[in-house]
Amino acid sequence: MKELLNSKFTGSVSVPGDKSITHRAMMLGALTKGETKITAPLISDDTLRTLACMEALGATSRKTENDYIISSPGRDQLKSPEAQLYTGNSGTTTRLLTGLITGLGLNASMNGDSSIEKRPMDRVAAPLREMGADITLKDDKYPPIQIQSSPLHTIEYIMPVASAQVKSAILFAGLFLDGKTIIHEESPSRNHSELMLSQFGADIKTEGNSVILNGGRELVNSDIVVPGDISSAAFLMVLAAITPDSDITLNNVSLNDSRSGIIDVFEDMGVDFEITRHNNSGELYGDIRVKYTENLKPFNISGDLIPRLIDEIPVLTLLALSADGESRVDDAEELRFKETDRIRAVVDELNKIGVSFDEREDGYTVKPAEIPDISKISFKGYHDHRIIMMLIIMAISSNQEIHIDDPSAISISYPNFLDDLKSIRGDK
Ligand SMILES: O=C(O)C1=C[C@@H](OP(=O)(O)O)[C@@H](O)[C@H](O)C1
Ligand SMILES: C=C(OP(=O)(O)O)C(=O)O
Repeated sequence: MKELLNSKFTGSVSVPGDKSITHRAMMLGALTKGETKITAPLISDDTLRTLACMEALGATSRKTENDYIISSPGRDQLKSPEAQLYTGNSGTTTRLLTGLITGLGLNASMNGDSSIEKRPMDRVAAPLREMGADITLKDDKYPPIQIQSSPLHTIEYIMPVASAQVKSAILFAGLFLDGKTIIHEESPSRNHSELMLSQFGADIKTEGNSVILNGGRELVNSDIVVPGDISSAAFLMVLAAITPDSDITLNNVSLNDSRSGIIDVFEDMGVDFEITRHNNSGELYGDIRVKYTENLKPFNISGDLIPRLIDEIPVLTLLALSADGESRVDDAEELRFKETDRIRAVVDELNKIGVSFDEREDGYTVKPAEIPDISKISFKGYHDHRIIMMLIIMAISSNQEIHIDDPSAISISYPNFLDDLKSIRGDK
């Protein structure tokens, strides 16, 4: 990390492919007879877990220079896996596959790492059981998950939490059922499943905060081009905004409105940035240029904005340290159910550098702070990629090395993180 110190950050980077879109492309590609070409997917620990699970069901994959090709014998030929499926650290893999396997009428057992074993799965089991699924959980809440094939029917479901993983699991289970699966959300969550299902020929539409899937249609392959992941770009965007003399451009980043809440926050705080949108149908994307900005205003993040930037909240907290007043996060209790309790982790780690938080169940108020000498502090990463990368950005922006107990989890979503940082470093 030494080589990243005493730097400003300039130039352009193509951040890795969107994790949510890559998971879904691998799953729908495996479900649809023939070949699906996925261009510029994210290849990381989490998405490789999805790929391995789809192969265990009977799909195959091969890699070309830029693409992954998924081949499927068709959904009728997919089979119940012989061994337990291993979903690693990936909540998306675990929850979406629970819906998909239920919809396929297969039997499977599924488990992940020690973090997955603590993440609530009753939120997917409840609607799927309403559809007729036979699902068993540990303590009726956690993995391992056992799914036994059983007859299903469509449901109309009011989502108790804003979760694209739960919404997608229900949609995947309803895909081959005759009739309408209807889901109502209070705050819309990311809509990648809806967009991709539509691209694969499903009869699906969104009306206000409701999604209506008319099931039973055969899916047809469609090639997928994966834009850059705005959740990964967020780390570099924040770094550029708080590091003097920086000016970076992130190419071809997803600007899907259900994911781009960070742009709204940058605008409200007065960050110097500009966006060049590219014309396309389906998933929106464009280039994001961010420059170092003085005199940032504090942020207030709550309500419908939360699902649009849920994974970016840890790194946005760094931006709050540079603001000229107290910033607030409300309505973000979901952060407590991620790879680790991200409210706890942010508060505990930034408390170590003297940041003052007023912590609540669903968020916090945070005061601006200078980052002190951190050379004698030991930080914890909680095996959570978003916490680890936030801590690294905190260190680099203050020109210091950092001791994190175990930074290896970066490979869950952004294996080239340090190399991308090196590619935009410039001498002061
Ligand atoms: O559907 C997805 O791809 C995701 C949905 C979000 O989780 P929830 O569905 O739990 O909100 C997000 O935090 C996660 O990183 C990816
Ligand atoms: C919460 C995340 O992922 P998942 O739920 O798939 O583990 C994340 O990537 O921040």
